Amino acid sequence: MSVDAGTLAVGFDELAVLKRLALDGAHRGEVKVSCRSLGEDLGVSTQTASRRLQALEDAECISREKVGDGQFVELTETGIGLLKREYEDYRAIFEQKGSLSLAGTITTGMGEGRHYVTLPGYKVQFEEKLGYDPYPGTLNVTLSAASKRERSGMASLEGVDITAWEDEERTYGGATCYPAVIESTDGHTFERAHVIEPDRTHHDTAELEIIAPERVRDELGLLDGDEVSVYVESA
Ligand SMILES: Cc1cc2nc3c(=O)[nH]c(=O)nc-3n(C[C@H](O)[C@H](O)[C@H](O)COP(=O)(O)O)c2cc1C
Ligand SMILES: Nc1ccn([C@@H]2O[C@H](COP(=O)(O)OP(=O)(O)O)[C@@H](O)[C@H]2O)c(=O)n1
Ligand SMILES: [Mg+2]
Repeated sequence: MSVDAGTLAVGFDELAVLKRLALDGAHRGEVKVSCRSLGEDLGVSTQTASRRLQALEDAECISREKVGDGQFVELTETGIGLLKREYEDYRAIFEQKGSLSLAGTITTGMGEGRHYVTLPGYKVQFEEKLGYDPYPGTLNVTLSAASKRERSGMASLEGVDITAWEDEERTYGGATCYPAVIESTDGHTFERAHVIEPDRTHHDTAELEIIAPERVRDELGLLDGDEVSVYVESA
């Protein structure tokens, strides 16, 4: 198995070297490394340690400068990015069971949210199942790369089912709502919101849509590009 780093593949053996280097501080700046002590730390031969460093350099995960009795090694942005991906996975596994913490930026969407949210077939269900009449629209949040991946964890939370319905002209798809709290970077929170995942949507998984009884932009003073955290829970 391997993970992509740039054009070359970095295997889990190399990832272990990357982690070892970062534990020595190589993600913050140059550290002096010898292949022999690296090999001893990892339980492999000096030659194997040397080969793995070469693979990491080829994949542009580290930069290094050889000196007489060893080398100075530093993690690159690509290398740090690979470790962060691992970190996010472990966070998803061990932290905050039953809730998700997502991060992203406020964006303007296609202006369709308003139309759908106010349709009578949905409006009635929101009032009955969520306990409020939503502000007409959806607050769109473009998720960071890590949060886009973590978003799939929402499927394991308990959601409120909004069922499909139809009028004389067409059918409308169902949706799932999850209770959510939105926090702006100045620490203010909006508590009474829901992430809404329509079964049919024109957005990809990087786009999160939120409904609430109030206009959240006004409540939290949010403009396009502002960062927010969205804490999603089970219903
Ligand atoms: C409650 C609700 C129901 C929706 N139902 C449908 C649907 O039946 N068919 C469809 O193509 N899109 C549906 N959508 C998704 C919209 O087409 C669109 O992807 C999205 O909501 C646009 O949001 P934006 O204007 O904020 O960018 C629905 C959206 C919401 C909020
Ligand atoms: N609870 C809500 C719902 C929408 N909104 C905003 O209200 C406007 C109308 O929502 P919309 O979904 O029709 O429009 P876009 O998200 O496509 O821009 C947008 O500016 C949303 O960001 C909000 O601030 N709070
Ligand atoms: Mg919207």
